[in-house]
Amino acid sequence: MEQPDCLQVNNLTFSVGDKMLLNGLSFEVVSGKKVALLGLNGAGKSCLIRTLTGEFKAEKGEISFQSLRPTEKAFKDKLGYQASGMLALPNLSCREYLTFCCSLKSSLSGDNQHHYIELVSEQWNLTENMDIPLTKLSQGNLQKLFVAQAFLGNPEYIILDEPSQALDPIEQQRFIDNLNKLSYFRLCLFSSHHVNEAVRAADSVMMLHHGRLIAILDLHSSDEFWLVTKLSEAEILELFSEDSNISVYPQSIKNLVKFEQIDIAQWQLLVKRLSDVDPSMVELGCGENALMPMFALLANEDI
Ligand SMILES: Nc1ncnc2c1ncn2[C@@H]1O[C@H](COP(=O)(O)OP(=O)(O)OP(=O)(O)O)[C@@H](O)[C@H]1O
Repeated sequence: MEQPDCLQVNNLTFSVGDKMLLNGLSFEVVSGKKVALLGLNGAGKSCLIRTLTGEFKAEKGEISFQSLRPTEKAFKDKLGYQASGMLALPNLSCREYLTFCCSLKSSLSGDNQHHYIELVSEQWNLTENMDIPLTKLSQGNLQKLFVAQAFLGNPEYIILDEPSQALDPIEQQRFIDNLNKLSYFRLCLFSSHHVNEAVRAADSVMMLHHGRLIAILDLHSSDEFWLVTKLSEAEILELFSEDSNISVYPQSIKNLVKFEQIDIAQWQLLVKRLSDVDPSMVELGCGENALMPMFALLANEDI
């Protein structure tokens, strides 16, 4: 039987003591897609990432990539992972560090090691640093090295925890460009605190809040905000009938509620009206300008 070419997560739950850090997360990401994981400080982004890579073991739920489980060796061979707060091994140069990283993967042995190391050092602008000891690197250059090692051997499943942390604007742009150059068969999930970076580098955004996945947003280039529901046209018209600022464009398959230049007040109205609606009936999509109001709402606990 053909393997599904995607990351599948079903009802993922993770607690430490009596504190639930991830609460019943379910989603699917198809290979070739890039997903930015956003949320306020402490939302659970790193916990989710560490669970998706197999570093944390979920107490409930399932994770699979191409039908492989995180505990399987074949899963780890497909994974390129940059953790947050990675430790620099003090006695190594960049080249030695990348060689060490290659040695951790059975698929990166012998002759191709050199090829892959040269490739990532060029891709991530590290060539001048290759013989410098890690302890003498600046924070940003060290970060580039940690991101670069995740790309060794062209893994099919890439997970990056705040990859652009400490990068200067040129290197941040390089990160965005490199992500956009990823080939169609790779899946990349990265966390970020930069809305503009997420919008430019990702195909969609996952929004976490208090360990819950509150929205999956497909990104597109305009600044409009839209919402697709499985509600009937009559239900939608009833929900939004009182507000003349909100245009409702019912479509044949799904119903599209479209806002031009949404502001916080409209967002609040939307959230309020949808509060009684089953979230699985609703998909949200937006451009960059719609994400900031969403953060503002989350910070004020209005959602
Ligand atoms: N090992 C742990 N033991 C107990 N609680 C933890 C542990 N790791 C994280 N937490 C808690 O889990 C919650 C989510 O933390 P996490 O680091 O995943 O957030 P985040 O979204 O990555 O935040 P930030 O944007 O600040 O990096 C926080 O309340 C944090 O205090």
